[in-house]
Amino acid sequence: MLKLLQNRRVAYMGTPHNSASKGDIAKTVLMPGDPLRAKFIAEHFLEDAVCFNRVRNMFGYTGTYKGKEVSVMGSGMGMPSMGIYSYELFSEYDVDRIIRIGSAGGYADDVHVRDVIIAMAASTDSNYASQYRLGGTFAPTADYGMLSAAVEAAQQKNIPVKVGNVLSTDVFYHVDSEYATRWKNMGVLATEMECAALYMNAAYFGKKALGIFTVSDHLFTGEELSAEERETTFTDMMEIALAI
Ligand SMILES: O=P(O)(O)O[C@H]1O[C@H](CO)[C@@H](O)[C@H]1O
Ligand SMILES: O=c1cc[nH]c(=O)[nH]1
Repeated sequence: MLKLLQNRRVAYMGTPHNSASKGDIAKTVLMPGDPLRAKFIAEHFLEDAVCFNRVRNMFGYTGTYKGKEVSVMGSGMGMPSMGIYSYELFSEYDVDRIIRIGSAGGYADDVHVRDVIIAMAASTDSNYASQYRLGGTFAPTADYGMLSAAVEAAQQKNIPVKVGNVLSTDVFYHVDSEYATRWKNMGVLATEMECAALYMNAAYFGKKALGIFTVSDHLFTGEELSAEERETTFTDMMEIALAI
């Protein structure tokens, strides 16, 4: 049974977007874009899950998985939303690792719906990196230790995965019909909308992050999963994320 944290005597009052108190959130947080997927994971994969946030319905829960404390919280859609929530988790809640678990649209010819992709890097058309005033192009990358642990966990579970570059885009409905083709031609496996901001926040704070994706549709072949399947059928990806 999920319980809302209430009447806790704490000094720390949370952020404008997260009502959790320090200590309510585990060192490792799984972040799907959809807060209802966070609820689904808490209800189906975690033990003794407690809800720590309902602000804006961006549900967050802390429970245990095989005896280890883990949290799961929605990030919302797009880099500004992921930017806010992951920034606060790293800076205000002492979170060390965030694993984004999301859906992605396939680009590559050998990618199909339900495939699992691990993002070694997240290319982006977002302006998010400009805040760092680097004077160059920052390459948002996964934490190597988490990446290799995810690949190992997938091998042990006999789950095939593809590891490579994804595109984190600001635009879901591109009006430029050649947009996806240009990224595909650069070897990008799939597209999603948050991973680059997560990798940049992790880099900025010296923390760790990884993006794992289930392909929900394919931009070139037209294959796709229903909205309900997108919410509930990502077991392989979750098992890899929970294993690391
Ligand atoms: O399934 P999630 O994690 O929300 O991820 C993908 O789905 C949303 C678009 O439909 C974007 O958030 C994109 O990144
Ligand atoms: O961001 C996303 C997610 C799934 N499918 C897409 O085409 N884009």
